[in-house]
Amino acid sequence: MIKVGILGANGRMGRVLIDAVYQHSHVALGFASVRSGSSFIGMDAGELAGVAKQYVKVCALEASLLNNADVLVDFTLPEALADNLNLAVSNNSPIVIGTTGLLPGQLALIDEAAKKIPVVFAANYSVGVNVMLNLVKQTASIMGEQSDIEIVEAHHRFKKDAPSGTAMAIGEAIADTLSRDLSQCAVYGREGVTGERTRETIGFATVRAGDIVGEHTAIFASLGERIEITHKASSRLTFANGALSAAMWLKNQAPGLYTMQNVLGLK
Ligand SMILES: NC(=O)C1=CN([C@@H]2O[C@H](COP(=O)(O)OP(=O)(O)OC[C@H]3O[C@@H](n4cnc5c(N)ncnc54)[C@H](OP(=O)(O)O)[C@@H]3O)[C@@H](O)[C@H]2O)C=CC1
Ligand SMILES: O=C(O)C1=N[C@H](C(=O)O)C[C@H](O)C1
Repeated sequence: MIKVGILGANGRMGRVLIDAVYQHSHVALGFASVRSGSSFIGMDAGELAGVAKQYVKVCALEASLLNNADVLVDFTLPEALADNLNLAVSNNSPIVIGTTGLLPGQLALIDEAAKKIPVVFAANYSVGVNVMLNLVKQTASIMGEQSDIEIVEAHHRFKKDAPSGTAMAIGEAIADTLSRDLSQCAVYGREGVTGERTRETIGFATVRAGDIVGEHTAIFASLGERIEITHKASSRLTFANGALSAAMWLKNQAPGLYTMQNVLGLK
């Protein structure tokens, strides 16, 4: 049995993580934290998540809480990352990070922290998307040079970053396979008289609508045929359960930066 501490417990993912812990037989809730001053402080974590009472009170995040958990699970927003990492490093706590939309400087903070503590960082904790990452690499290696490559993603209206972290990870996986630099070949949306498409570009298109949990398609199209590789998440529990698997795996790792592909043994 391991104990996890959930950061951002009142968020969409935070609540589902509490639910996933409640349903899990090998993970228990060490703490559930929210930002200081939040109106959720003092509430029972289970009630916050809409499941049975957990007898763990929602707290403001502070150093003394961290001793209640073996591994931290952070699905907050980029602006919370630096403080969360500082706390994790100062307490020597392994941390699973799911936050997307991070800037290069914030990614560098993760690299620094991973020199001192074990960190899993992944844009998508579902098993299916991690299988998809391998499928797009295989497809790119066989038909990538002959294909026009486009990545289409769709998410709920509340999502703050675009393209999604997963779309960017798919783009990186394809670009790496084809020895392209994504920062040079990515095209983010098109408008007006764009001219004909050049083969080397990797296009990204974003849909934001309603309550779509998360959908990603990679298109490899040539003249005469195309392959579309699609993943659709229908419940956030798929991300939450993946994150808990990552937490169980991470507890026994040395300091370093790992991905969900490492957790699943896919690379
Ligand atoms: N890797 C993966 O598999 C997945 C990643 N995600 C990513 O996880 C993140 C969270 O998603 P979601 O739950 O939908 O987002 P929400 O907006 O619902 O939740 C964000 C949480 O972060 C907290 N937060 C935001 N800013 C701060 C801050 N400065 N200090 C402390 N806490 C803060 C919020 O608290 P408050 O309400 O008080 O502002 C809230 O609890 C996103 O980056 C999303 O892209 C989502 C799903 C799967
Ligand atoms: O914000 C979300 O909801 C999701 N974010 C992640 C991303 O940006 O890729 C993963 C998932 O698709 C849901």
